[in-house]
Amino acid sequence: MKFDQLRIQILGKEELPSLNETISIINTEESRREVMLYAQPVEESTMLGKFIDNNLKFNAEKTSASHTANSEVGQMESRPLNKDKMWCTYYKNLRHTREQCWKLHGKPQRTKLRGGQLDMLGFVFEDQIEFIQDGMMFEENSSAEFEKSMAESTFEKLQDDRKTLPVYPYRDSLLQAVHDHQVLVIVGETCSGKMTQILQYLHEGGYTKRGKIGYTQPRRVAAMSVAARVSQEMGVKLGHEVCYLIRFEDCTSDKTVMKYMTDGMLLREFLGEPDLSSYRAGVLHF
Ligand SMILES: Nc1ncnc2c1ncn2[C@@H]1O[C@H](COP(=O)(O)OP(=O)(O)OP(=O)(O)O)[C@@H](O)[C@H]1O
Repeated sequence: MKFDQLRIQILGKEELPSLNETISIINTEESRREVMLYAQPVEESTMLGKFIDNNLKFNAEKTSASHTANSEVGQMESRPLNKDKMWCTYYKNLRHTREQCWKLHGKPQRTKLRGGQLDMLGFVFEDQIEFIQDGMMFEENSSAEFEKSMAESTFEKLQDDRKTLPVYPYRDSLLQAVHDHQVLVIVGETCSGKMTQILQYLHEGGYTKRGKIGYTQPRRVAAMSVAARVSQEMGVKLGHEVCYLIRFEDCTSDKTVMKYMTDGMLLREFLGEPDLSSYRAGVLHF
């Protein structure tokens, strides 16, 4: 009963009650309200909150990790330490159980559940919520996602850079010429992209499907560094598809299809394989 209604009830009496009687009427109404308040049904969502409060003893760090995860979950509220926990902003509504809550607002994305029982309040729940692990998982995922996006943007940038090299406009005519002729002489200014691009064009043109392609280079350091650069541009690990072969150092593997080597190492390749039958094409850099 609202206070106004109570006032009307008191004032509506034929004989106005005394002050003591009025106070006693008000007290009776107040205590009736209190009884009704405590008699309200306890919802599962509220109980779940109590369970979280009493059972999971968060320390400050873990709680903040949990809050980070929870803040991702739209309407789901963050959970202060010393208050009754709320499952969602509507938890006070009658029959707004956890299941209905999930149906209405969706399941919290970063909440992982596993089988378990709640003894504390005498209620049995199917699931137990691992807030702490969620927080940690969220951090791990976000750093992995960040690294992945960084790698992707670097790869895209390298691809754009490749297209700015002077050799790029000649890519198709170069592949056509390689197809049509046994031997080609290619002349290009320094840094035009001969060393880094030509093997990649051959690879993209399908020359590595049934064999290897090689590139010789007089200087050891240049062979190593260009192999590293090309593996970066292709987004592969050095030593897998792309490798270098210099004296005392061979990073080739079974996967290798593009070899950067010194002239001396090419001569050694002849010793093991006089017809170089495993090679489909080769470039000699002078
Ligand atoms: N190891 C590397 N790291 C970073 N960038 C590189 C590397 N090697 C080559 N580049 C860059 O790639 C581009 C093409 O170089 P590339 O060596 O393919 O040219 P080139 O025509 O073979 O030059 P040169 O005739 O002097 O050997 C250049 O802009 C160069 O700066």
